[in-house]
Amino acid sequence: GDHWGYGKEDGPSAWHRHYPVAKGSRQSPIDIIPDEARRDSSLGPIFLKYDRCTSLSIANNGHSVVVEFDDSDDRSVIQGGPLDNPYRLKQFHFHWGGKGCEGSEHTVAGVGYASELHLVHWNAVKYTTYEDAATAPDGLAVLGIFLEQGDDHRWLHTITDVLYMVKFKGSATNFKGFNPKCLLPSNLHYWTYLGSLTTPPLHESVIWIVLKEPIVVSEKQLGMFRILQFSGEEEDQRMRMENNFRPPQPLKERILKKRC
Ligand SMILES: COc1ccc(N2C[C@H](O)c3cc(S(N)(=O)=O)sc3S2(=O)=O)cc1
Ligand SMILES: [Zn+2]
Repeated sequence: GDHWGYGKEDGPSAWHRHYPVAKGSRQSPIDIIPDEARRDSSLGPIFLKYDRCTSLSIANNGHSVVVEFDDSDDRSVIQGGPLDNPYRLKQFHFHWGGKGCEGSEHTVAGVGYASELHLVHWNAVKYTTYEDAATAPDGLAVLGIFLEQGDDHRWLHTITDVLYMVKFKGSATNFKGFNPKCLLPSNLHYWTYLGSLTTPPLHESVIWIVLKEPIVVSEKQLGMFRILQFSGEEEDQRMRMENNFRPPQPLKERILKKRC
């Protein structure tokens, strides 16, 4: 199994020991400073074509809860914006905090949100396999969506209602017919920059597209994520899955761009 986590001994500050790229030049997440983002006239709108029948399963991988998609063709893709061609949807997952604490990975002017949703896509035009794309500088495109605490989200219950079935690491269940379009905010204005995976192997292969407008979910719905465990059913140590986020990393020589 993986020898990394979010604890004191195996958490983000220790990842560089097994994954030296953790101290690389294009690591994610970052603190987004809106006033420093550069408007780029070459940046068009993003287009999301999410065909409902490509979702397959929902699983607990010991780090997050992940919904996997059938990425054998271009039914569900993101395109436009900073992307030169369509990128196929492979999975989405979440990062969140503890009760009442911040839990997003990207922050905005130093402020975090309660949680952050990542829709992971890969460049199937240039690369033949996901693994090849995941190690290429333009291989992945991750759409980041902030979750803000407030009223119940109308559709999130379709996910939170099944979390009890994937409570333990290594558990998975059917999750067909889910369209992630229902998790998008009304406005697709975004920031974009070149970054990395926010978990090991921390590959510097991600074109990040972070939406400015958060979606609103209730504390009750957020609390459902915390019934998940980092640990497997057989492990005696009950480790509640929470605070599974990496803190912001140095921007270094990168330019943050925006499409308002
Ligand atoms: C072989 O190389 C691999 C490349 C990637 C992965 N993945 C697992 C990672 O946890 C991970 C983290 C992502 S995040 N938080 O959106 O930046 S996306 C993602 S993943 O599903 O692509 C596994 C093997
Ligand atoms: Zn993520």
